[in-house]
Amino acid sequence: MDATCGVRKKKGRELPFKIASPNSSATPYFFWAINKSDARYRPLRITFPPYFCLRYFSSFFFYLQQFRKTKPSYQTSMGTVVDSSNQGAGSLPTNKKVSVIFVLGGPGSGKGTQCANIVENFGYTHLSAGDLLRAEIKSGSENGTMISNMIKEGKIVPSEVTIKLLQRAIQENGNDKFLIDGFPRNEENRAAFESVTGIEPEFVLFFDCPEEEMERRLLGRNQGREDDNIDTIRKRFKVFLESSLPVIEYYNSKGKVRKIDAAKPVGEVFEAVKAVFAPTVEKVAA
Ligand SMILES: Nc1ncnc2c1ncn2[C@@H]1O[C@H](COP(=O)(O)OP(=O)(O)OP(=O)(O)O)[C@@H](O)[C@H]1O
Ligand SMILES: Nc1ccn([C@H]2C[C@H](O)[C@@H](COP(=O)(O)O)O2)c(=O)n1
Repeated sequence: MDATCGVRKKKGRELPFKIASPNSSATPYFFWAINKSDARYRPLRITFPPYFCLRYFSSFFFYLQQFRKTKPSYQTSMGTVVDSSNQGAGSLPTNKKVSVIFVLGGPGSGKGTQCANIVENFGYTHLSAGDLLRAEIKSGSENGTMISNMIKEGKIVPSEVTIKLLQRAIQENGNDKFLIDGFPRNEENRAAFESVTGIEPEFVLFFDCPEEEMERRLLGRNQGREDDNIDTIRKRFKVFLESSLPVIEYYNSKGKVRKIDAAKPVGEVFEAVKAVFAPTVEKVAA
């Protein structure tokens, strides 16, 4: 049997509430546990009047609307960078138009090596997500330990952290052409970056390389990276297959992937890369 228990005061209004007895089935609206110390009433249920339903639903839709307002209103290949520290209702983009190429491929496929060649020959700025995260650890930031642990485990750092670093690097750089290396690493990275910045890549440069070759290269890299040990390397391969390849497949279905055979020697790989970039240079010159 339900009993009316009293009157709840909210913003000067008096609202009656009921607590249902433990075996009552007459509780049509919300459930709210109060007085948890009393075992007879676990779970205790308050019958909320429809007023509360309306109130909470309208608040929910209000917040939904505010969230939608923070998204850029267009998505083109030349994106606008939104200032992430300025997110929220009424925030304004910095209006920097940039051209972005995502550089993807397994660990050790040669992304960084080829990005250095592209920078030298085609005037892009190279932003490596991994390098930005490692610099963040070194800077002694509050996220440093979390990032360091995730990298040692071969895991992917939450998008929010990586995107902030990428945005800052883009905004602080005078160039408007960027190679973003090692990002997006999973579907969450991809969707969050697109939603926060409004940037879609011109295309995705994908370095395709067999695992045995990548493993050999990583074990011989000798740059003192904590994740270049066989245990972490295997974990990184697994994450690449399970989380990163689907992102490449997504862009492939949009006709945006330029696949390079990365198993060849450095010079030969770069010849293939040049063939991809040559038409973009001709387009600019024309
Ligand atoms: N085509 C190649 N043939 C042989 N060795 C290569 C080739 N490309 C790169 N390497 C070497 O392999 C190692 C890994 O290359 P690189 O750092 O460019 O890979 P990456 O894809 O950026 O790796 P990660 O994702 O782990 O940062 C380096 O020691 C590099 O000198
Ligand atoms: N989008 C990214 C890129 C990198 N990381 C972390 C996890 C990687 O194993 C590590 C090293 O990256 P690399 O230098 O190999 O590109 O950095 C990430 O979490 N998210």
